[in-house]
Amino acid sequence: MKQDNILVLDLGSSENTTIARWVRDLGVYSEIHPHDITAQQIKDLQTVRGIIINGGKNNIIDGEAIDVLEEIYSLGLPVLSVEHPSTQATKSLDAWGNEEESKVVLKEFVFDTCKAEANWNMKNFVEDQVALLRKQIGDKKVLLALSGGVDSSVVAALLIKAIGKQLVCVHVNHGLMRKNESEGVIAMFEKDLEENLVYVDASERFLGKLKGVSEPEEKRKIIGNEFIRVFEEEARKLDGIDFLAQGTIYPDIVESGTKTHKVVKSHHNVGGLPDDLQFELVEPLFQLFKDEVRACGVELGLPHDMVYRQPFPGPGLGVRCLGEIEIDRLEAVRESDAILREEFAAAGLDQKVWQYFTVVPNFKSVGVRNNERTYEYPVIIRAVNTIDAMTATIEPIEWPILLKITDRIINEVKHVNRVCYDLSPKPGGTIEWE
Ligand SMILES: Nc1ncnc2c1ncn2[C@@H]1O[C@H](COP(=O)(O)OP(=O)(O)OP(=O)(O)O)[C@@H](O)[C@H]1O
Repeated sequence: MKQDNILVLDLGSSENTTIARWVRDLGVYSEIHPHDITAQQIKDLQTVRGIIINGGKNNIIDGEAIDVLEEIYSLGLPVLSVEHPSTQATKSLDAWGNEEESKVVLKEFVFDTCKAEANWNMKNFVEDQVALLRKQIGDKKVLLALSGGVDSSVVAALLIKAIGKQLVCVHVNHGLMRKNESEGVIAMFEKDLEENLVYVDASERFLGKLKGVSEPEEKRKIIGNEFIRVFEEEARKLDGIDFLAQGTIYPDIVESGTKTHKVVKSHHNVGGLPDDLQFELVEPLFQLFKDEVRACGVELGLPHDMVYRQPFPGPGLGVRCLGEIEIDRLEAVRESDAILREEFAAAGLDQKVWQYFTVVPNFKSVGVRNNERTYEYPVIIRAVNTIDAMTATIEPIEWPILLKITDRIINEVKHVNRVCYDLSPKPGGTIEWE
């Protein structure tokens, strides 16, 4: 194993991730683990050089105060306790100081007390994960739902490196993908996976289920449920799969509030798989933050465009074709989105704007083309910046760029005669329209 590791034990403090990131900023890998990690589990991690018990007032679960296990002090590892009544710690602090002071304390603890080495980098991370994955999986098979998004693609690339053809990937085309998206996923992974890449074209099935449905929440629910059904059917067709890999990253764990490794029954990511499909989980990115996942993707040789792509909602274009999904409007969303992305890339805006897409509403307006009256749909462009998706601001795009995009959409996209730009910040509007 290549990397030293400083553990942050989770006693409910909201600062855990900040502390772990500060340690990583020092060039030393740091993992956050549940408070009740056992001495044996810490030993199994092999490379732990020190432990930070990050206490505070939130160390309560269901009215009961929680604490770390006594046995972890017997490991002989240096322990830094903060806001925690520990008598056995190597060093105790009543509280973290300001950022600068805290970083000095961490630096001393990590390098002088723990004698850790600054050997955290993506090359070493990948090498360590490959070794761990081989140990966990042995000669068994792993199933991965591959959306083509950053998280599942990086997991796929990591598993291909670790176990090659013991990985089976299922990509579901629900008919609501962006232009050439499924083709791109297949092209990227078919060379390595060959027959182990299962492509399911479920477009008609999804669109059939969505027929006559116009309520946004209902649409989302149908797409989510149908996805699980399709994935489950494919999983049942495959023999001898013991593991289910997921692109869970650290923020997912914080959000869902679950503990880290466990045998899956239902899971927030692939979500709601039936109880009789019992898989053990493989979640190699579960300690990483989004920027680190991207760096990992680059290290694994995934293309830059793929690794730095904008977020795309699970229900895909389904929530951008407003109201009941109709084929001609869905095609108009897909084509206008492709033009928008092309022009944003040409103008360098793809590197700058967090999310940008088009929406086609379910009403028409009067227009004129070749001296004849038209009665067609508008396309609405949305381009927003955000840090945490909780609030968002509008990207002020230069007129010439907008005019070029407008011109192309009106001339190239069928059933469209008008282009609008959405100026609403969030709050006000949400980022997506549905
Ligand atoms: N069309 C699809 N085909 C196969 N698997 C999918 C598909 N859409 C979603 N998934 C699976 O469900 C997970 C959660 O989907 P979600 O849309 O929330 O993406 P995410 O968390 O941003 O991850 P990713 O970056 O991998 O898309 C994905 O990581 C992937 O494993």
